[in-house]
Parts: sequence; C-alpha cells; structure tokens
Amino acid sequence: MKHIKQPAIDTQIEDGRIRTLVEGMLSEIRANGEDAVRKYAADLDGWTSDFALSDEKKQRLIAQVPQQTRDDIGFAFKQISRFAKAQRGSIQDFQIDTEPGVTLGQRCVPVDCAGCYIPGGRYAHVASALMSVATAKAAGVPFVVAASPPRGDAIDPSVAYALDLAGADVILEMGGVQAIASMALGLFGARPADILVGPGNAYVAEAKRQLFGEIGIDVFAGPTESAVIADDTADPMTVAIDLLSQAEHGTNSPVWLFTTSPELSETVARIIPKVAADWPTGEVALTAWENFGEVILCETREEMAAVSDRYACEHLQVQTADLDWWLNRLRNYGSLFLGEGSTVTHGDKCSGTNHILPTRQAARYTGGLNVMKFLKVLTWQEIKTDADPEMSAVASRLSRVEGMDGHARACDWRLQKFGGQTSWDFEVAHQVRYD
Ligand SMILES: NC(=O)c1ccc[n+]([C@@H]2O[C@H](COP(=O)([O-])OP(=O)(O)OC[C@H]3O[C@@H](n4cnc5c(N)ncnc54)[C@H](O)[C@@H]3O)[C@@H](O)[C@H]2O)c1
Ligand SMILES: [Zn+2]
Repeated sequence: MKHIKQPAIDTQIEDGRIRTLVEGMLSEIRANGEDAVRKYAADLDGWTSDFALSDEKKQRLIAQVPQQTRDDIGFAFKQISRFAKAQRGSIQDFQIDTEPGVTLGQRCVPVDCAGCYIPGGRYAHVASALMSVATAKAAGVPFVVAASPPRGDAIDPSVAYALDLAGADVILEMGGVQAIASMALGLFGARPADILVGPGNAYVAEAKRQLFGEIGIDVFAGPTESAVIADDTADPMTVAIDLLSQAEHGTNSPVWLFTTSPELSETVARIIPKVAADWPTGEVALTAWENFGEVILCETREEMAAVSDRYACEHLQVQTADLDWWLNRLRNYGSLFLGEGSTVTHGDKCSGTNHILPTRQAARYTGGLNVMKFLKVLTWQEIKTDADPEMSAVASRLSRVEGMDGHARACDWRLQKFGGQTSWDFEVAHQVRYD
C-alpha cells in the first residue's frame, strides 16, 4: 500500500483543545444552569430570545415552506419511517421455558425521553431532523425534545416543518454544547433526556461523549467522513464528484480514496480542483480535501478491504466490478453504498437508511442510529415454586464457590421451603419469622 496523498493537518492537537473547552462549558452550565446557557447562546450564536419554540412561531415558520419542499420532506419521512419500522419489527419480545417451571424473557422497552440534536451551523440539516425524531418515534419513544441552532431570528423553516412532521414534542432554538447540556439536564422546560442522539460538529460530538454514562448517547457522530473504494472499472469523474460532495460538509471533513488503479488515483487527484471550481461550496470542499484528503494505492482488493476496515469510515462507497465480494467482505463502516448508481447523498437525504453514523473509527464497534438505540432490551424471569430444585441447588453451590454465603442462603431458603431439602440450619430464620 502506498500513500499517494497524505493529510496536511494533525487532528490530535485540535482534539485536546476541544476537549478542554467543552469540559469548561459543561461545568459552567452545571454550576449556573440556564444563566450560563443564555450567556453561551448570546456569545456564540448571538441569540437573546426565548429558546422553546412556541406553537404560534412554529406555525409561522411552517407556513413559509414551499409545497415542493413539503412534498420532498414527506417523501424522505416516509422512506426513513418505513426502514425504521422494519427495524423495529426485526427485534421481538420473547419468552422461553428453559426447564419445567422456569421461564425467561426479553422485553424491548423504549426510553421515556430522547433528546435529538439537529445541526444547523453551516447548513440547515433538514434530513437530520427526520433521521433522529422519526426513528425515535418508530421505536415508540413517548417524548422527544429536539434542539437546533437558530439561523438568523429562528431555526430554519424546513427544519421546523420536518421536526413537526416527525413528531417532536418540544423544540429548542439552540445549538452547540449548550443545547446538548440543556437537553441532558432538562433546562428551559424540556424533560431531562434519557438518551441524546444526532450528529453535530466537533463541539457537539465531544459534549455528548463527555455526558455519556450520566446519559445514553447514540454514537460518536462527529464531522462527516467519506471513502470510495474503486478499481479500474470506476469512472474517475464519478469518484471525484462523490468525494467532493461529502468534503462539502466542512473543512474538517476527511475524504479518502482507496484504489488498486494508479491511473484512477492520478486522474482523480488531478481533476478534483477543476471539478470544484464552479461549486458554490467548492472552497470548503477543497479545503477539506487539502487538509484531510487521502489517496491510498493498494496492490490487491484484499489489501484495499483491510485498509478500508482499518479506517472504519462513516460512509463507504464501492465502485468496483465485484460488488457482492465487497458486501460480504467489508466489516467496518457506518453505511455502505454499493455501485455507481448509489451515492452518499441518497442515504444522507431520503433513501431511508439512517444518516446519523459513527465517525472517528467508531464503526469498529457500532453501526449508526437505529431504533435499537432507543430501546432497552430488558430481561425477566419467573421460577415457579414447584420448579426443579436443581436450579436453586446449582445457584447455591456456585455462590459458595464464589465465597458468597448470603447469595447461597437465598436459594437454600427456597430449597427448604419448597423442596424440603436442607443444606443449612434454618433455626435463626425460623425464629425471626415466627417471633
Ligand atoms: N456523523 C454524522 O452522522 C453526521 C451527519 C450530518 C452532519 N454531520 C456533521 O455535523 C456537523 C454540523 O456542524 P455545524 O457546525 O454546521 O453545526 P452544529 O449545529 O453542529 O454546530 C453549531 C453550533 O456550534 C457551536 N459552536 C460554534 N463554534 C464554537 C466554538 N468555537 N466553541 C464552542 N461552540 C461553538 C455554536 O453554539 C453553534 O450553535 C458537521 O461537522 C457535519 O459533518 C455529521
Ligand atoms: Zn453528507
């Protein structure tokens, strides 16, 4: 494997700066609550109005949304909900009788309240509003709080429409770390969230990371990443456009090309600046390409697969002759886009799979947002008093192997009470009981 193009910037230094800054903001908000949030919203976003979006203002915003946009948001909502509901159907409650009188079960119970962050700094992330809220609702979450940074004197009207359509119960016009903290702590009349979901910039992703434990989070969904795997059958122009289209997310959005074709790698690197020349967002995309773009030339498809799995990219496109081989072989990615007909934009906006996906190699251990993230898989059991006593006898003996005599006695008591077996002198227990 050979690096044809390397990134120009070291992300480690930036990570340390953001970690410290977010730590300070969260502790300030814990100490001074809503006052601290108001200060950050004013300083960072120039916002000094109320945060909770009133019904009257929401209706005014929604009225501004053109019919075509409503229809398109409706289309995306339908696709995303269909996929999410199919996911919900794929995980079931069940119970199983493992022995006579022994029943074990699983129940999938949604969290009470989800906090959904919808980014809105550089772009109005309309689709993100659907991805999080519609998925939470498909999972059966009864109460959803959403927060999105205001753009001018309100959140984006199309975001307001999408949030309303998807069923958000409370909407906060607020962005960044302060919005994440407000949803976690239940400030400004919002219920404290049990889980925080949604993508965001490096500050937002870091705030979620630091709050994890105290509150659930979906995934580490920071600045967008994209990679293309291409062999010599791929069209260099399609590859260049696809890489640039995702680099558009922000100047810290890396894009990677893994290829076995020296010609393709050379052509793509050469044409990228020319392709971006007339894009309205070309400067952002090109800066991201310069700062973080990488091109890696591999000897074989096996080596490409290994490199790709190591990068564990958020979005992964495959433009090769042998798509089935790749689908079966690849193990680490947030979402996979197979063939030249699929591009990340399809999944980002409306095809139906979720676009809130793991970044920074988190795809090694998790997929993206899905209904399961909002569900707790709870287990239960009923061991009948006339069940085979062996269950209690084994539990008792294993407890003593571990040195836990109290645990053992909880079973010994039952063995004696229901099975007539004695392995312990029950005199004291009887005395206490009949005193
Ligand atoms: N991983 C995913 O699934 C996924 C999906 C879509 C978008 N994204 C990412 O979401 C991000 C959206 O970023 P964005 O910035 O446009 O919107 P954002 O809403 O995430 O962030 C805007 C907020 O950041 C805060 N902020 C800005 N500068 C700050 C500073 N110096 N210190 C503290 N806080 C500051 C402000 O309060 C502002 O409201 C992009 O990085 C994009 O790549 C990721
Ligand atoms: Zn994207």
